Amino acid sequence: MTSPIRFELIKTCKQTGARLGVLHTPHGSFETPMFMPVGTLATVKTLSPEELKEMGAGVILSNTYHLWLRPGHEIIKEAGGLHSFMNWDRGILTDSGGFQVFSLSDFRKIEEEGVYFRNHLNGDKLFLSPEKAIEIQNALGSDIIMAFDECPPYPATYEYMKQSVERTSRWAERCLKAHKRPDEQGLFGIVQGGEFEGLRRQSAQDLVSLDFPGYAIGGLSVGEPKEVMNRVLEFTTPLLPVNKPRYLMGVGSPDSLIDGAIRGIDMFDCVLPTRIGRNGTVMTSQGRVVIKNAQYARDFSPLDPNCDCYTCRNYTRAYIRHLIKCDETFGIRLTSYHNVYFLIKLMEQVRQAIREDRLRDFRDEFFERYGFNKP
Ligand SMILES: Nc1cc(N)c2c(=O)[nH][nH]c(=O)c2c1
Ligand SMILES: [Zn+2]
Repeated sequence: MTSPIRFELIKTCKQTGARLGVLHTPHGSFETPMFMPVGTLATVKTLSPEELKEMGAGVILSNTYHLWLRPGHEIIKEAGGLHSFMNWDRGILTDSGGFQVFSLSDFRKIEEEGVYFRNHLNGDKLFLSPEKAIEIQNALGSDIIMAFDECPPYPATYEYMKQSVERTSRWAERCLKAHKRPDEQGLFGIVQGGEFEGLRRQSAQDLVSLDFPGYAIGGLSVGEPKEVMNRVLEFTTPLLPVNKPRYLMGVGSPDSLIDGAIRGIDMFDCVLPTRIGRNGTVMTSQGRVVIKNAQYARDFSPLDPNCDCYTCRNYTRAYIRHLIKCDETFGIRLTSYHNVYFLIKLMEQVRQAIREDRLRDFRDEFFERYGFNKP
């Protein structure tokens, strides 16, 4: 079967092994490594599709669980699919809903057939299975859909992780069988296994044998130390096919994006830029700035003197601090715009460093300026 998703490997950085590529989708082709802004409920909070396009966003992410609950996947299908519903004509990736079940619902019962849990909005009993997760994503019409998996808590015992990985592999097979639109939507498998190299190997082998058009690495960015994430990536990405895209789920911060790219990751998503933007924290080339701090009350410089985004070209820290302190919506629009722009532009710089075979040098320079420790 021809996949609607194709990964083109352009070059590998001689200094680090990071990959420069192009992700070809039914809604356009986009360079990798890429950052995908998260639009949980069919909107990247406070930003318009036009603003996302002008900053260079290619693929955005929406959450299957949340859209299933509100407004319901049938309504979105009637609207002609998620692209039409939210007026976004570039790439869309939807996750499977499994992660939200584990992160939002305090009651849940995992069975072989699926997961029983409660609606986090009204407490109603719900059931999600591999088949249901694929049915919803088929209705949403996203370009990339994710297999239904279990993302175990961190830390988890080896015994628990082993039985979870084996079930996630069986669920992946069921997802492939349930997928009704394989020539329009690329289904990615999700590698699990926690911090256990043997289980990551088992999970990767199971999924690669099923020949997915792309692979996600799950079970990270769930509270583990950065060193654990980096170590898991070091022994997991080499298990995946070089000609398929690799997607690190739920990541992340500037340092994790750079370190993930160095370890062979092509795609990232995270709520971080809009989430911290809503409480007035911004990422800048000199590190994080908490704009509410009194020190910015008379600071008439831009959020980031090295940023050329709409926010930084037109507004000052003092003005944005005023808006945030007064709960003016325009304030979080400006911080969210800058933060998403910052991560999208960071990935542009990462791609350029790969072209010039100097991503390690770029990492060291960026970490120095941003204030990250360098080991
Ligand atoms: N950090 C993570 C974010 C996520 N959205 C997911 C997911 O959707 N599935 N599985 C995962 O392991 C996972 C991890
Ligand atoms: Zn800016």
